Amino acid sequence: LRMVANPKFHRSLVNKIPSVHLSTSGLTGRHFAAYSRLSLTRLFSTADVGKKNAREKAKNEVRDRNMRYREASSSAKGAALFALKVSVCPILREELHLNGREKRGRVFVQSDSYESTTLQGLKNELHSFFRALKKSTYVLSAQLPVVNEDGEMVLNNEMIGDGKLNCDIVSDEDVVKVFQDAVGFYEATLESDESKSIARPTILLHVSKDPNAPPPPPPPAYLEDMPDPAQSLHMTMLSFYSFPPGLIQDVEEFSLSLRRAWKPFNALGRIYVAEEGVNAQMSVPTSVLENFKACCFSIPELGEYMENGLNIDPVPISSEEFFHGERPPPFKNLHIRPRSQIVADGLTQPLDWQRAGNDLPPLEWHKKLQAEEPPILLDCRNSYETGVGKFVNAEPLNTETFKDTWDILKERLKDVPRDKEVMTYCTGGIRCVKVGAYLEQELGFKNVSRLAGGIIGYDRTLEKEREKKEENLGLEDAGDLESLFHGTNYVFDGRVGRQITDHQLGECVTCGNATHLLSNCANTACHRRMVQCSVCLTGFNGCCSTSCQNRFVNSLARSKRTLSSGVEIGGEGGEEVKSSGEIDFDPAVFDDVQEYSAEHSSGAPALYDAIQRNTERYLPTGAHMTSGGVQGRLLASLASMARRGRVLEVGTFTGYATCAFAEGVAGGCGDGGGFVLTLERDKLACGVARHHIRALGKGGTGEGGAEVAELLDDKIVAELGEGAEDETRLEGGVRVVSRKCNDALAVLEDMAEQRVEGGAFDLVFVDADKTRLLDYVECCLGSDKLLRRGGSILVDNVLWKGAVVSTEEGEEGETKQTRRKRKLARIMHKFNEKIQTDLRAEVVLLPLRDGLSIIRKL
Ligand SMILES: C[S@@+](CC[C@H](N)C(=O)[O-])C[C@H]1O[C@@H](n2cnc3c(N)ncnc32)[C@H](O)[C@@H]1O
Repeated sequence: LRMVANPKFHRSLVNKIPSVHLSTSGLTGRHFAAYSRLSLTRLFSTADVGKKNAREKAKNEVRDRNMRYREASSSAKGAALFALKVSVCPILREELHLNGREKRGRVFVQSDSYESTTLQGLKNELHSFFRALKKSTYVLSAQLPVVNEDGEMVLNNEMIGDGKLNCDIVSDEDVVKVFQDAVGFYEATLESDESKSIARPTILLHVSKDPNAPPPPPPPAYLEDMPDPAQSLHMTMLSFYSFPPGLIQDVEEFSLSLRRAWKPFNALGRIYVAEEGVNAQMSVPTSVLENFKACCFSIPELGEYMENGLNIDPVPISSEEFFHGERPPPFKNLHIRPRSQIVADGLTQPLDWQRAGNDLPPLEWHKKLQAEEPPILLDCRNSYETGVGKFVNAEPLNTETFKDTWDILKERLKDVPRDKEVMTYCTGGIRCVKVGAYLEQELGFKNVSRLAGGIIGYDRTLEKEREKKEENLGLEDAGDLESLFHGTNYVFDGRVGRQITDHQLGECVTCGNATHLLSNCANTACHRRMVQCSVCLTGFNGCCSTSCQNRFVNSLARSKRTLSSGVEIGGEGGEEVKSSGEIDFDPAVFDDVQEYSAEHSSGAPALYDAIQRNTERYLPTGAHMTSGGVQGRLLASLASMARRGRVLEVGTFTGYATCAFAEGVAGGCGDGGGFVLTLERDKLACGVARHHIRALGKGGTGEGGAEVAELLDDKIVAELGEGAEDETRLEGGVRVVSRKCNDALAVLEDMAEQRVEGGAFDLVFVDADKTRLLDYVECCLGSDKLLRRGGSILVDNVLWKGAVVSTEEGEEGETKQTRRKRKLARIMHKFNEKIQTDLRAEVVLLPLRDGLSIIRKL
C-alpha cells in the first residue's frame, strides 16, 4: 500500500508500460497510461474491487485483456490474434436491455485457442463481454469483412437487422472453418497489396435471437395485477436482515439480482449485501407492500432466513410528507451496496451466526424484564444511541463503534458464571446476532437471549398489544404494557430518532438541559448527529453551535444572492473531494520536470518520512493527501518568512504540513512568539496529527522526532468534541494548536468577525474541502482581523491533476468518476479565474505538484 500510495511508484510503473496509439477505439497512449494506473490501483486495492459491481468488473477484465492483446498485436501484426466484430440483433438488445456498449463491440481471440476452435469456447468469450447473453438462447452467424475499392475494410453490418450473416455457426467444425477462412482472407489481402491489407484476421459475428427458443418465462406471480407503485399515496418504512447458512456465493451478482427484482416496486433504501447476508433499511410504496413481501419471501437467501421476517412500520407516511415534508426523505434512492460484512464487526475470524443464543419474542422479553431477579441486560448499541434512550436497568456498553464491543464484553463478563442468563438488545436485532454468537462461541455463555426484532420490534409489538387491549380482543397475558424502553430510539435513516416514551435521557448539546430530541446539524458541512432541545433547535436554526449557525445563515443568504445574480460561487455542499482516492491523474502533468525539481530540492528530514509511513498505515486511502516532500519544504520556507510567525492551516489531516509550518516558524520567526493553529474535522486524522506534532515538540524534525512519531499505536483516536484543542510548545516558544472542529469555514467566519487572540495571521493555508475555496479565501481577504494586509493565502490543488486545462464536456459514456473530476476541475478553474481578477490580491499559481497558488493580500 505504501508503494501504491506513492505517486513516484505509480509513475515509474506507468512509464514502463509501453503506450499505444489506438485510434480505432479513440484511446490515446495517454489514456492508456492513465488506464493502466487505474488497473494497478484496482489490482492492489481490494476495498475498491469489493465496491465495483459485477458488470463493471467483468467489463474491465475483458477490456484489460483486450488491451494486452492490442499491445501484443501492435508489435506483431498477423494471424496470432483474431478480431471479432460482434453485433447483437435489435430484438435481443431490447429483450436483454443491453446498454450502448453491449449492443456491439470488438473481442480479440487468440489463434488455436479453446475460443477459436470450439463453439462453447467462443460463446464463453462472448459472455464475458456481453454478460446478458448468458441468459438467452441465441444463434451465431459469421461473415468475412468486405474490402472496398480503396482497400478499406467495410465493417458496417448494421443493415443485418434481425437477420443473419451468410455463415451459420452451430458446431465446433463451423467455428474452425470460419477462423480458417478468416486467415485465408487475411493472407489474400496481404498478397494483393500489403499497404492496404488488414492488420489481422477479422470476422463479423452476428448474434440473433433463436427462432426456436422457448418463450420467456411468465412474470412472477407477485407482480400479477400489481397496482402502479407510482400512484401510491403512502410509503411504508421497513427493515430486515438475513444470515443465510449457505452464505451468499456471488455477492455482486446477488446485489444485481435484488436490484432487478425490486425495480418494479419503486422501492427506496440502503441495503448492504455481503457473503454473510443482507441488511436492509427500506421504504416501499404502501400500495405494493404485499407484492414486495411476496417477492422477498420468494428469494431463497432471504425467505425463511429473514430473522423475524420483515420489520414493518405500522404507520405509513403520506407520499407528500415522505418526499416533500419538513424533514428530508428517509431515502432518496435504492442503494444496494456489496460489502465485506453487513455489520462491520472487526473480529479476526467470522463466527457461526446460526449459533447466536435464543431469539426472545418481545412479549416474553417484556415479561422477563419485570421478573424480580432480572438477568444481565446489555445494550449493544453505541454511546450516542444509548445516550437518548435505553431499557430500564440496561447496561450500555458505551462503544464508540461496534468494533469496540468485544473487549468491553470480555472485561465486563470476565467474572460472571457461564450459566448466568445474559440478555442483549440493539435497534433492529442484527448486531445482537453477532454479540450472541460471540457470547456463546467465544465466551462460553450457555444462556443468551436476544430481543427479537430489537427495540423497533418491541415498540411495535407493544403498540399492537395495546390496540388489541383497547379493542378488547383476546390479549396475551403480557402484564403491564407500559414500555420498559425509555426515551428515544435512534434509527439509521433520515428520521434520526423515534420517541418511544416522554423520558428525556439526553443532554442538549448547546444548553445542557434534558431532552429527547435528536437531529443532525443544519450546516451541511458539519451535519453531526446531536442531541438538542427544542428551544435551542429553533434558537440555533437547527445548528450545533454559533459557528455553524453563522455559516448556515450566511450560506442561505449567499445562495439567495447566487440565484438572483446567476453567479455561481463555491457551493454549499462543502464536500471533501481530495480524499476520494479514485480520481486519476494525467501522467503528462507529472512529467520529468517535476521529477527533476524533486531530485534537486532538499530532502525532507526524517520526521516527515515517519509521518508519511504512519499516514499510510492508519489512513491509507488518504495517504496521497499529505503535502509531501517538495511542497513541505516550500511551506516551511514560506512560514519562516512570515513576519510575526502566525500561521493558520485549514485541513490538518495527519499533520504533515502543520509540522512543516511549525518547523519554518521556529526557524525563522523574529520575535519568538510564533503560533500555528490547525483545524481538522476528522477525529482519527486529528488524533494522528496530534501525535506527530508532539513528536516534533519532543524530538524535533530529525531522527529523534521520527523515533517518537513511530511510537504511534492503535489507541490514537481521542474523544474529541467540537472545539477540543491540543497545544504543543516547541523549543523557542512556538505554540502549535490543533483544534477539532466540525466545519473549518464556520470557524474562519467567526474569527473574521471577532479579533483573533494574539492578532491576525500572516499566512493561511487553505487545504480542506475544495468546493468552497472561494468562501475560505473571501473570509481571509474580507477581514483584516483574520489575515493581515500583506499576508498570504496558500491554496493547494489548483491544477486539479491537470484537468483545469480542459474542462469541456466529456465524451459520451464517460464514467461517474471522470464526470466528477470534470465538475471539480470546473469549480477549480472558476476559482482560479475569479481570484486572478480580484483587485484585493495578487496571485502566483505555481505548477508545483498539483498546483499551489500564493495569493498575497494587498
Ligand atoms: C488535503 S487534506 C489536508 C492535508 C494537509 N494540509 C497536509 O498538507 O498534509 C484535507 C483535510 O481537510 C479536512 N477537512 C475537509 N473539510 C473540512 C472542513 N469543512 N472542516 C475541517 N476539516 C475539513 C479533511 O478531513 C482532511 O483531513
